[in-house]
Amino acid sequence: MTQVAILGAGVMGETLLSGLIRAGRRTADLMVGEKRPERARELEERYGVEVLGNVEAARKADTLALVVKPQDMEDLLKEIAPVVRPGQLVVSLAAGITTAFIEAHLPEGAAVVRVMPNTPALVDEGMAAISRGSHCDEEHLVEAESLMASTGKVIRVPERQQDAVTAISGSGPGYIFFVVESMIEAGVHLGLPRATATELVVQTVVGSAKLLRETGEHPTVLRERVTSPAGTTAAAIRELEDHKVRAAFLTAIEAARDRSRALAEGL
Ligand SMILES: NC(=O)C1=CN([C@@H]2O[C@H](COP(=O)(O)OP(=O)(O)OC[C@H]3O[C@@H](n4cnc5c(N)ncnc54)[C@H](O)[C@@H]3O)[C@@H](O)[C@H]2O)C=CC1
Ligand SMILES: O=C(O)[C@@H]1CCC=N1
Repeated sequence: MTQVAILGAGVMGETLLSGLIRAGRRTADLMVGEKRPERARELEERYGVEVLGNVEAARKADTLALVVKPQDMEDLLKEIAPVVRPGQLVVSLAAGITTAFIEAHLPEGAAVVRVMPNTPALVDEGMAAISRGSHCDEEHLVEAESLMASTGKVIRVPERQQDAVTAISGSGPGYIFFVVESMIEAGVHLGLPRATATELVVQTVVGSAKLLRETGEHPTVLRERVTSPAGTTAAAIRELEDHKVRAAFLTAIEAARDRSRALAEGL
């Protein structure tokens, strides 16, 4: 079985690690490189996985998953470059960082794949988009897909779309949680106990998401079905439109896309 090293085991690194284990990969085929010793110990205890230095892990593994922050990527690449082999699959999950940047720091021929995952991967409902670097063949892409499929859905996109993908599905859970927080707070303002408001909102979001996925209907159609003439939903949506919530989503998502581009420049 392919040996996978996860270098950088914070929120997303652990999400990938736990997903691979849930998907049936043996811990003997997995290893972790993590800078913070206390975090490394935590993961060793929680998953029984071996924690090694980055160089040793990169040497031992067939596939490397780079899951450090974009700002830490250059240092990590410089550290592992001496042991990375031509044809070795190097999957980066970092926002903004291009395959060209990674390739420029690694020996010629490293098979780089850029991935944008998201945190629902923790419950196997992740959405990941993958893009090939210049030395990837179909086999590399299939292996990267299989890595990410352990935590949810995977699609292939051209790399030029990755900043937009990051702004939509990478950061997307953050927007949904923001909406959820806002609705719970509104329920509390209307006098509902916080626990009641939370239960109502969470189930409403899960139910709405399931309805979207299972019916395949356009969200406008589903919204129209909720909106009775001169009813409560119409009254609420009029306020959302008056407060330009739709426009706010557009500018917010543009800001995330621009931030992803800036991360590529080390800003
Ligand atoms: N959190 C999220 O929702 C998503 C994160 N990402 C990407 O995943 C990457 C990691 O993000 P998070 O997990 O949220 O950050 P995090 O800060 O939780 O984890 C990063 C980990 O890398 C470790 N680290 C830093 N330098 C290292 C090095 N040289 N060697 C080994 N370990 C090192 C840190 O100690 C930390 O545990 C980022 O590039 C981010 O853009 C992508 C999609 C979603
Ligand atoms: O906020 C971030 O930069 C990372 C990338 C996408 C989601 N979280």
